Amino acid sequence: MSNDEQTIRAAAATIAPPDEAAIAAAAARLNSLTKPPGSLGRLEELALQLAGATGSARPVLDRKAVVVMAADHGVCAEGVSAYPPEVTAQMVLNFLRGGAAVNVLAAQAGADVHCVDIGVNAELSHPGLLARKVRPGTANMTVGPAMSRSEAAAAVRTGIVLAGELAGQGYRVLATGEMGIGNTTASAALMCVLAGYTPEQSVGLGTGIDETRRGHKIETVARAIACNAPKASDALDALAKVGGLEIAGLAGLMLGAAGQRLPVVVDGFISTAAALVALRLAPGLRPYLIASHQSGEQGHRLLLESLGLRPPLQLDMRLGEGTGAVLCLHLLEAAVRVLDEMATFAEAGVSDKDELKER
Ligand SMILES: O=C(O)c1ccc[n+]([C@@H]2O[C@H](COP(=O)([O-])O)[C@@H](O)[C@H]2O)c1
Ligand SMILES: Cc1cc2nc[nH]c2cc1C
Repeated sequence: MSNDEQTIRAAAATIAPPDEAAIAAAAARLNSLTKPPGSLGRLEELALQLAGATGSARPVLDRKAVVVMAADHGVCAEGVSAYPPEVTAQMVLNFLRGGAAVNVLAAQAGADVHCVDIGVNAELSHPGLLARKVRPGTANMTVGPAMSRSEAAAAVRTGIVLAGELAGQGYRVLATGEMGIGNTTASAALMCVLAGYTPEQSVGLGTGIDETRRGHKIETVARAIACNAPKASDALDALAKVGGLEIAGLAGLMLGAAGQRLPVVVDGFISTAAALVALRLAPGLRPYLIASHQSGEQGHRLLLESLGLRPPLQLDMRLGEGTGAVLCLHLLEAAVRVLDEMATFAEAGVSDKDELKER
């Protein structure tokens, strides 16, 4: 086994189970606050999950970041996207200049944007760019593997290392984002191989192709799988053969974050495909993953369902970049503020329901 694969194994083994004592203390506090038990619904569930992940009954999410991993896809040669592949590099520069949707929404949510070149097919240079290119784009997966197993492992490791760096910088929660023309094709292929769905169920309109082109995209995914015979039981094999560099990097980021007790907010279809890979590499990751929104990409609903993830938001968004994940950060902030700032029945002099029974 390569060094990178050993690093992945070690990262998976480092992930601690959720802190049950912190969850119990947070639950007791939630039940002492001036509201009927459970009446804040999913916000209470998020508060408990954050307590378990962070190991604190009063989690603090003062520093937030969204990591946008960017990479290109050789499968674009098959005509599977509405946009040309050059848009990947062009959007990276847009992220770095602060002009993209994720920049606006992250600023509103108080999150920093970190943009990573993990496999863009252009030489990019910008002081803000995290230059971590594993290779310039994947190969066309309809004629051979998208990348080698060692490149896939290196990309996962890149995400693990980055999570460690961000934890060291004091971030308390990470959101996932990605940019990669063609990456809904790779994500759909991974969904077929690892979650057992058909190309018809997994393929959507991506950036906005029409139904005719979707038919071609379905057939492209089927051909990629037939050509490479990726192993359903080996997530790294599937990732190498029909995945993508940004998907691999995000899978690693999730493993690395969980190893540092950082909760990870998962964005849309592509980020959830990365979560699928990451969960196969490390099932213990689950308590650290928070799904943010159900994207408009057609396969996302089934993929979320198969992973048992229930996102709180459904806004018909299908942009990617981490836009849904950073919107969800507002809900996480709301959940921790409820835990921290609400008055208890005793403090506020409000009668609890048991007092009625005693009368
Ligand atoms: O996040 C999603 O659910 C989502 C759904 C559709 C498209 N995208 C974004 O659009 C790009 C991929 O679309 P496509 O059509 O080129 O495969 C990529 O940059 C993604 O960030 C993202
Ligand atoms: C313009 C544009 C912005 C994006 N952001 C994420 N994916 C994208 C795809 C396109 C085409």
